[in-house]
Amino acid sequence: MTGEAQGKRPAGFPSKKKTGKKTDAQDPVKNFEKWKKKYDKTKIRIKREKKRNKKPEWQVERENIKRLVDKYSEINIKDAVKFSDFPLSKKTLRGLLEAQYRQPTEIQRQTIGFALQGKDVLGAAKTGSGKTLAFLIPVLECLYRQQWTAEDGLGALIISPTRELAYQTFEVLRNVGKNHDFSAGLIIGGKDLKHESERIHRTNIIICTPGRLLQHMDETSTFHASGLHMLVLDEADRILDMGFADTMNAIVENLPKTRQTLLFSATQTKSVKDLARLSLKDPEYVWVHEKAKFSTPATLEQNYVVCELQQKVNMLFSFLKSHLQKKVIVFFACCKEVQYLFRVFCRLRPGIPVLALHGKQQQMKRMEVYNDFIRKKAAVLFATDIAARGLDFPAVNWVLQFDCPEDANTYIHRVGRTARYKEGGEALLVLLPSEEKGMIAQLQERKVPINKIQVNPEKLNNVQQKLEAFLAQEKEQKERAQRCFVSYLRSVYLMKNKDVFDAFLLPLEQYAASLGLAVAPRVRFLNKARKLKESSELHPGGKPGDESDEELQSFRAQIRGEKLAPTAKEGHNKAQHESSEEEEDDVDEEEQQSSSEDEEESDNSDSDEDTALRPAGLSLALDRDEEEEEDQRDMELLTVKRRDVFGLEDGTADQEESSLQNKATKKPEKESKFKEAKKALKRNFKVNTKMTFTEDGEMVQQWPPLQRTAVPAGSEDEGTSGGINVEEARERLQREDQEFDKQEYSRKVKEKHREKRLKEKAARRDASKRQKEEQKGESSSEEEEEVVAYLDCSDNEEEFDPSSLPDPDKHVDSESEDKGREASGKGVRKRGYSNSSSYSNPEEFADSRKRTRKEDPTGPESRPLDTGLSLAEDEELVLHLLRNRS
Ligand SMILES: Nc1ncnc2c1ncn2[C@@H]1O[C@H](COP(=O)(O)OP(=O)(O)OP(=O)(O)O)[C@@H](O)[C@H]1O
Repeated sequence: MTGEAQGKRPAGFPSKKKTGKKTDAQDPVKNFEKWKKKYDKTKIRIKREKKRNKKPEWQVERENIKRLVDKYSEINIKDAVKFSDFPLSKKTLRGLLEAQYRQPTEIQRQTIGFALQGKDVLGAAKTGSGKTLAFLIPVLECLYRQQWTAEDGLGALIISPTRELAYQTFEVLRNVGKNHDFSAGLIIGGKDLKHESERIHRTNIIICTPGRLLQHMDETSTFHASGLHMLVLDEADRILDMGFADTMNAIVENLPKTRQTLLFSATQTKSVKDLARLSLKDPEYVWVHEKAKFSTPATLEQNYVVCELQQKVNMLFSFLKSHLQKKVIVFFACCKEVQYLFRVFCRLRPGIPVLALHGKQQQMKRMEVYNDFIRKKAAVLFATDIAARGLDFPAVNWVLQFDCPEDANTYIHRVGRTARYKEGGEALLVLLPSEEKGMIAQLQERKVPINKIQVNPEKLNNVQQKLEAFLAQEKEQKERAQRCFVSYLRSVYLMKNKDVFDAFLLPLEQYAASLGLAVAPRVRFLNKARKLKESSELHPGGKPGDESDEELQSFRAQIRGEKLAPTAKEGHNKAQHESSEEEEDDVDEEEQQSSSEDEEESDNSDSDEDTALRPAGLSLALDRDEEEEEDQRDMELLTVKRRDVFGLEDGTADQEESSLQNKATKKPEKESKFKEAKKALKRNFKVNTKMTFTEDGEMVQQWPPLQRTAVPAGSEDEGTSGGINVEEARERLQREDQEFDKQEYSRKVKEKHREKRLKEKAARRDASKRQKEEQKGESSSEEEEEVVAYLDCSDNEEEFDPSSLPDPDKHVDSESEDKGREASGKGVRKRGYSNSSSYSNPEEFADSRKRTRKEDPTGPESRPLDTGLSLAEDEELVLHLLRNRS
């Protein structure tokens, strides 16, 4: 305590002894005020001095960081019960608390310490054990330590194998890191590349898929990764496997060697080769559940059933029927299977919402489905393996593997979509009898506890007839079923593990029937493969690498579509195709168009990875080509088993193939036209149809005009005779064409007459009106002009005499003179366009008619047939005819 505080008078106060007249100095009030002033001044001065001496925020921050870093060496994971037991920044701790994360999971506990100390880490733990935070926390702390700002650019890179997983990680980062000032970006395919390019150089944490990242590395000049501090590979084993090998190598080349690298997965790789590729420095292996009895969560109950291929659809339907209040994910082998069965199940109405997620969907659709499934309490998601890894769908009760997974790792990732973070879950694996032994052995080896259960045959609902009915109603559905059939066989055929997968053992006819198909599509690649296999068995002495073996390998590569990607980046594509068809779909195709008939999906999918490999301008064209080629491949595979229907073949499939090849080389022009037509068809123009009823109640299609059989069919019957007589069919077609042209000609003449009559009537009406107006003496010059203009048009109409149209009889005669020119004759007809509807005013119309006449000095015979339709209508007519013929 000071003297003043003990009661001493403040300086300036008069002493008691000095009495007499009170001066100003003696006035206690004044004195106090004086003192107060002085006191306040001193206070302010001290405050100012304190302020002047106060450290800047950055300095305080730096001291905090230093304090935290000093504690890194003292981290004791055994004592770390709460996140606050780790030397983490206040901002991170607050973020964790706000997101309701209080205690670290085992993998987080064991890895955060190493990662904070700057070590490279290989972390592996069961699915749903919290690996995401195990790398996000060190990422945040790393940049915080560096006091990273937007100007510093890229500081941490997190690579995920799928867009969905990247999106999910991004969301967790946004949640946990919201108190930090770093910028974070989600760089995945299917998003606006330009928008990304404009921001990427100011992004501190990038979460991406490999292809899209490489694309930015190649194309975005402002983007560089030279300042990168931390690289994270989520689902590292998947990213490092063959599918992404080339892309990853190219990415790693662009990264600084001094970075810290973290690898996480539920099924960890320890491959020295892989680690060398990433140039890891003395990595710490953290395998949390290495000594665990089982490699899947303890809360997960796992069973399998053995089911014949032809019973699988029935089984799935029956399963869903009995789990209407559950959230179920069903995994399939390929996109086309998901596409077909999703539609079919929607129509079957099992009583539970059905969703589909696969790589052929547009990115927006994928996101929508993902969020939709998260929101729903009960639903079934039909998915390919794009949903198998890392996705954290809450409260999934069941994972049903409709098709056998590629290997035990894929199995573990798939079932990991349920029983996440202390929750319970159930998994059911459906195996074919031929798959049981091999797959179960693999699972046992990987410490997966799985039991066999039986399907009660009495409880099975048979939906085959319903499927048949659907297919009978819709041609497109039938094509989807065929594609599903072929795709599934292809996926089985391409599986590496031949102990489990044998495409030759599959009951094709029965399987086709179970999909609702009356006839099994002929799978040519399987036939060819069988022959190759047989020939290699005939020469058992052959070693691997022998001619037949090589032939088989190259054939496999062909089926995978490797020949379709002979670009500079072929390695990547090649590798992609080596994985399942889904991944091929997921990562190799660019979304460009959506099916108008079903907006839920596009027949292509955007692929960041793929886009990454192409110059931007080229991507569209290449995508279309690829898509076409894939379709062509499918067309080749998809030959319905109706041999010799056209009486054109007489031998084996091989002969047929060679003849087709010959055709292909001889008539490239025709093929390209076919391609063009296919392209146009793909755009899915919808022709409006107009139906009318005759007096007899018969329904007649008015538009698009149907080319009905005007000529009665001969005695031969396509179905019963086993083939069409091509010559006769051609003649009949010609006769039909003649008839059609005649009808069209007379229709047009009638129409023109009618128009003429109407115009005359209108002119008469106008004339009488004019007369009346003249009588009134009030006609304006403007109105006169109008009349003149109208009459002009009328004159021109006179010029457009239907008789100027080619006489179909003559036209046909000339055609019949030269039967061989049938095709060109059709071409002439197709090229005829009407001008009548494409002009906005009559003068323009008249001029154009004049021009046409001047430009066309030839006679009516050689002039193209005017169908009287607009260009677009004409195009539709051609498409329609094409469609009818196909
Ligand atoms: N410390 C924690 N406390 C509470 N919940 C947590 C914690 N860490 C993670 N979780 C929750 O556990 C669930 C699974 O986490 P996460 O997705 O990171 O698992 P994972 O190991 O990456 O799974 P997968 O191998 O399938 O990718 C998430 O719902 C997450 O919110």
